[in-house]
Amino acid sequence: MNKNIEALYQIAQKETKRIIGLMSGTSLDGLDIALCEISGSGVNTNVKLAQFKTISYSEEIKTEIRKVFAKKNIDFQHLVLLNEWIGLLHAEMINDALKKWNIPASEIDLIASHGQTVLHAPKFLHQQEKFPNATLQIGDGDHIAVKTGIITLSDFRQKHVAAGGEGAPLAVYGDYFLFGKEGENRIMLNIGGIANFTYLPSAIKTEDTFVTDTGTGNTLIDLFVKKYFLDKSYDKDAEIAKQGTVNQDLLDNLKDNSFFKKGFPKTIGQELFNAEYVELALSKSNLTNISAPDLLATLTRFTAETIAEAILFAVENSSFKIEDFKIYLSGGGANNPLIVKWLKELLPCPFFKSNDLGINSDAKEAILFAVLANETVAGGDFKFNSVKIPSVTMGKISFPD
Ligand SMILES: Nc1ncnc2c1ncn2[C@@H]1O[C@H](COP(=O)(O)OP(=O)(O)OP(=O)(O)O)[C@@H](O)[C@H]1O
Ligand SMILES: CC(=O)N[C@H]1[C@@H]2OC[C@@H](O2)[C@@H](O)[C@@H]1O[C@H](C)C(=O)O
Repeated sequence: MNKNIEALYQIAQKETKRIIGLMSGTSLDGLDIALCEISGSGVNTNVKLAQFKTISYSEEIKTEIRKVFAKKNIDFQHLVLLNEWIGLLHAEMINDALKKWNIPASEIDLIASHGQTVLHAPKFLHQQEKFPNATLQIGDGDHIAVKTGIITLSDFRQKHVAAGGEGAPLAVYGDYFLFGKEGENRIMLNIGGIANFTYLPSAIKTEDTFVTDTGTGNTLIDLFVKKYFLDKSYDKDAEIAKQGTVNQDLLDNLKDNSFFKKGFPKTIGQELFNAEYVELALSKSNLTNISAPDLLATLTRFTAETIAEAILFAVENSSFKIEDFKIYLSGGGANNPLIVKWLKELLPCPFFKSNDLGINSDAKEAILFAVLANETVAGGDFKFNSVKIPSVTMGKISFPD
């Protein structure tokens, strides 16, 4: 037997596995590295976050990724070079983190790498009948395995697409396993570059559970902060937006897109929510000279309203009322006080952070990929009784030699 298969077989039988989950999100802010100790699988999964670190991307890395990110026309060679380079960079970042934590690579069982999304193209966006839903994450797993010496699972989204999904959001797998609770109606709301939520009604029957993107999270806010303020990359504590006034006409035009009328589950990315999207809404509103604070207030309101409307739509189509739910926030947008204030006004129910359930909200997405790798290697028995959630294990396996 190949010794790597033997090693994997041994890992699969360990009661507790040490799995490093990696996530580099669509905000392009850096790589989240979550060292998890995982036991059990499916609804019996237990996760302890042993270490967590975000390694910020340098301006150089951001610039290289932006050359291809969410763009239809790119330099093809650059994409190929990036695939290898990001794999190598992520491996170096893991090696550095392990050194800082004083943990030898031999003590890590698996790496679960999301990679960098460069294009997300569900059918709704590409609209070419003969082609399926499509999504591409780069940062090759073989490079990570070879450079770290650790068995690596990567490219998780393709199996979801192969099984009929859009490749995202995958959050429901972790949310259901870790946070599904009999007797409590929960909504796990993640506000990253794109916002999404997992709907976990109290009966936690899998046929009632689903996950969906709602639209832009921080993407458009970040984009226009960078455009107007060269020294800022985001609207810290909504300081700029708080000084502005929401422009109702612009808000209406921003919300005028068929994505918002589409049923659940649905996914989206910066391929739609980008500078041109906002420019078009500005021109429809005949706004040539809107102030930065007014624009940011309106974009912030756009995020809050589209999240709230999606959640209310989900709840209204059930036997529950919004007051029956608890919302658990995660993602960088959970730190934006204006988004949170408006969400609380629009959704009259108690709000918490995923930290209140024992999971560091910044680490939640990286933990998700560790949980998915655990399922592939040591679980896979649990079946969701819903066409909205493909019951498949995900991730391709790379050996170090
Ligand atoms: N104090 C704060 N005030 C306002 N916004 C904040 C604050 N802290 C973080 N953010 C926002 O959160 C963003 C980062 O979010 P996050 O790390 O969840 O994104 P991501 O993981 O790349 O996204 P995705 O889940 O879409 O892949 C920042 O760019 C910023 O817009
Ligand atoms: C294609 C892609 O990378 N999608 C991300 C992105 O970031 C947030 C939202 O859009 C979500 O759909 C997804 O990530 C999380 C981890 C998910 O799959 O649940």
